[in-house]
Amino acid sequence: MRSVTLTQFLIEQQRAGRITADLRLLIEVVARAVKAISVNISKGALAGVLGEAGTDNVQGEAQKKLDVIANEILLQANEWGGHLAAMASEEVETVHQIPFDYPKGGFLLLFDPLDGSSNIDVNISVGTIFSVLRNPPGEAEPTEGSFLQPGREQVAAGYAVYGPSTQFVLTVGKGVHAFTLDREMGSFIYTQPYMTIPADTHEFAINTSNARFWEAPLKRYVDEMVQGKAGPLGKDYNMRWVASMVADVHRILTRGGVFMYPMDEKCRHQGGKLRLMYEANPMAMLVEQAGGAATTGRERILDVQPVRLHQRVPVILGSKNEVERVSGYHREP
Ligand SMILES: O=P(O)(O)OC[C@H]1O[C@](O)(COP(=O)(O)O)[C@@H](O)[C@@H]1O
Ligand SMILES: [Mg+2]
Ligand SMILES: [Mg+2]
Repeated sequence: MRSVTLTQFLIEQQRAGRITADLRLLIEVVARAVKAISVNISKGALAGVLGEAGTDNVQGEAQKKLDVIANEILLQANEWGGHLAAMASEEVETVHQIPFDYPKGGFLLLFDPLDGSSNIDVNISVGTIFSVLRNPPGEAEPTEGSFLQPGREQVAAGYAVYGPSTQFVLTVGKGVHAFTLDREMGSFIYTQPYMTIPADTHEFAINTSNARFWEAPLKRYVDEMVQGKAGPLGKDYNMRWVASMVADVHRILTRGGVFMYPMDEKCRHQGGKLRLMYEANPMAMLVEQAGGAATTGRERILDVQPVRLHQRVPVILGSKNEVERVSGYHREP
């Protein structure tokens, strides 16, 4: 079988008029950065990259060494290409401007450089998530306001999952496509066209240690799933929780399921747990492109109007019929 590389795939997308040359370059540069991050992660203790960095990020969370390394790799790789107007990162407080002596382009790149940080030191899958927006016309030096666009405005989104193999999963608004890193060749090979999420599932992902903090609709839904065949849903469910959003969403894109980090009393003061711009929006675009659904419980994630770069939201996403059921429970008085 002829193997198609990510580069070939992108050239074909460009020929079909689905992406511009600039967007192709952007995605190639992100993929190149992902390879460098993958190399660092796979060396682990041999490269001295595990453990704490000894610093806190803008969210007040302790940074791991790999949070800092992955962030630096992505920033540096994307500064010089001429495709970006600016960047925003989960690990950086404000907008990262392109240095004045580099050419600038029309896109804004946002990323969670390393997702699932708590899993790094125990050798469990982690990831990188990214989202691409257009820089609003007339904004030569983008501000935080330039980034505050609802997720439905994304022109591309994707992630890399650093697991037993490294995979790069991408949407440019025409389905979801997965590529696997061939380490000998150093290229991403197209391994899964048009990933699709079945509408029904019997697998759910949630951190049940927060159960006592959940809102009533969530308690009801999880309770009904746990009752299995004997309960109102009439089937047995299985539970999986990796605690790396990338890995949990990758499983859902691969075989279906529902992933939830809902609103709860512990995270209410900050609006939720997961980040809208770096986690919820790109994953929601991928999930919808694969035929699934993504909601806060009360609103489609891609319709949320952001008010802050580091805004957090509740997230419920995956198999359509399950997500609709939970949304329905939220609508009931
Ligand atoms: O530890 P918890 O509460 O189960 O939270 C796990 C969630 O937190 C995250 O790790 C947050 O991401 P970061 O590692 O980028 O901060 C998600 O990937 C994951 O779904
Ligand atoms: Mg994350
Ligand atoms: Mg992170």
